[in-house]
Amino acid sequence: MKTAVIGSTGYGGAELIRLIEGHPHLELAMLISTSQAGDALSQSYPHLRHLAYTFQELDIAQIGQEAELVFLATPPGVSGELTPQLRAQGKLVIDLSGDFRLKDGRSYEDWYNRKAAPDKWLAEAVYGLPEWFAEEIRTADLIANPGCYPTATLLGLLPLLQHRMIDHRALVIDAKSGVTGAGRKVDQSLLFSEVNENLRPYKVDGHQHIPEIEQAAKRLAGAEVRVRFVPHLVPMNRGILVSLYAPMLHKYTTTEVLHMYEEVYEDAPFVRIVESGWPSTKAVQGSNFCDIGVHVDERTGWITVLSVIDNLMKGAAGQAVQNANLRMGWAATAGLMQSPLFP
Ligand SMILES: NC(=O)C1=CN([C@@H]2O[C@H](COP(=O)(O)OP(=O)(O)OC[C@H]3O[C@@H](n4cnc5c(N)ncnc54)[C@H](OP(=O)(O)O)[C@@H]3O)[C@@H](O)[C@H]2O)C=CC1
Ligand SMILES: CC(=O)N[C@@H](CCC(=O)OP(=O)(O)O)C(=O)O
Repeated sequence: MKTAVIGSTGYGGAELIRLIEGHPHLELAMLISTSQAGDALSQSYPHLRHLAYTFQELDIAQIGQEAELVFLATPPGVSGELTPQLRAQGKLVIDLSGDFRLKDGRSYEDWYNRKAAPDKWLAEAVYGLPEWFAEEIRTADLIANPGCYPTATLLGLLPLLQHRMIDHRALVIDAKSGVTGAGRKVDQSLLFSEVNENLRPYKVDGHQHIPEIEQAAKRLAGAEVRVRFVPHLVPMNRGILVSLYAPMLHKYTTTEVLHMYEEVYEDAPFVRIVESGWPSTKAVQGSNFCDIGVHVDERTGWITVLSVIDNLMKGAAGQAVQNANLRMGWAATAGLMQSPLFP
C-alpha cells in the first residue's frame, strides 16, 4: 500500500520510515518535509543512509495521486488543517498528534490552547487504541493515534475499570518520559546540560493528556473518571514508565489481579504481563511492547499498576502501524515484531 509520511523529519516520522521500510504490505511513496524539501533523508537521519529517499514538498494534490495511506507525524494544529483536505481525496489518514483524539472540540481548545478541527471530522475520527477499540478501528478512515502517556496509562488502567475493581474517582498517575517524547525541536529546557543528571516534573498544573485519559476511561467505567496526572522528564532517550495508584473496592490478591490481566490481554500480541520482577523501560526499548506489572498492597487496600512502553513505538509510530494493520485486515504483528534492544 503506497504510503506518505507528513512530518518525516521529526522523531515520530523517522520511526515511521524505519517501520514502513520493514513492513510486508506498506511502501514508502512520499516523505514530506516543509523545511527540508529536496534534501536527502540521510542528511537529517544518518542512521537511515542506506535508504535513498529525498524529502518532498507538501503538495496535497500530489499526495492525492501518489499515496493511499497518509501518516501525519506533525505538531498539534497541523493535521486539523490538512486532514479534511486528505479525506476529501479519499485518503486513509492516521494522525499521531492530539488533533482528533478528543471528541469535544471545546475541551481540545481548553487543553491545547488552539482552535479545534471542525466537529464533522472530530465525529468521524476513531480513537486508535487497538487492544480496546478494535471494532471501530477496522472500519475507520480517520484514526487518531493515542498519546504516549495515555497509551501506557490506559493499557494498565482499563482492565481495572472494566472489572469494577477500583474507585475511579481517586486515581493517581505518576508518569515519567524520556526526552524524545518532546519531539526533535530546539528548546533550551531540553539541552543536554539541563536534562542530564536531572529529574523534574512539568505541566504539574495540567497536562493535555488528562482529558484524553479521562475520555477513554469513562467508556469502560460507565461514569466520569478523574485522574491526578503528573509527568516527569527523565534523562534518557526513549521510554515511558507510568505508575498508577488506586484504592481497590474489594479484597483481591496480586495473583488474582495478575490472572485477570492475563485473561484480558490473552489475544493482544503487544501486551506482556510481568509476573515476576517489575517492568522497566529498557525491556521494551525499540519494540512495540507494553509491559504491565501489578501489586496489591493488602495492608492499605491500594493497587499499584506499573506500565512501560517505548514512546516512539507503542506510544507513537509502532501503534500507528498497528492501527494500519488492523484497518487493512493484515496480521496485527506485520512489520512490528522487532525484539527490544538490550542493553
Ligand atoms: N515524540 C513522541 O514520543 C510522541 C509524539 N506524538 C505526537 O506526534 C506528533 C509528532 O511528534 P514528533 O515526531 O515527536 O515531533 P517532531 O517535532 O520531532 O516532528 C514534527 C515534524 O512536523 C513537521 N512540521 C512542523 N510544522 C509543520 C507544518 N506546519 N506542516 C507540516 N509539517 C510540519 C516538521 O518537519 P518539517 O519541518 O520537515 O516539515 C517536524 O519534523 C506530535 O503531534 C506529537 O505530539 C505522539 C506520541 C508520542
Ligand atoms: C517529554 C514530553 O515533553 N512529552 C510530551 C508528549 C506530548 C505529545 O506527545 O503530544 P500530544 O500527544 O499531545 O500530541 C509532553 O508531555 O507534552
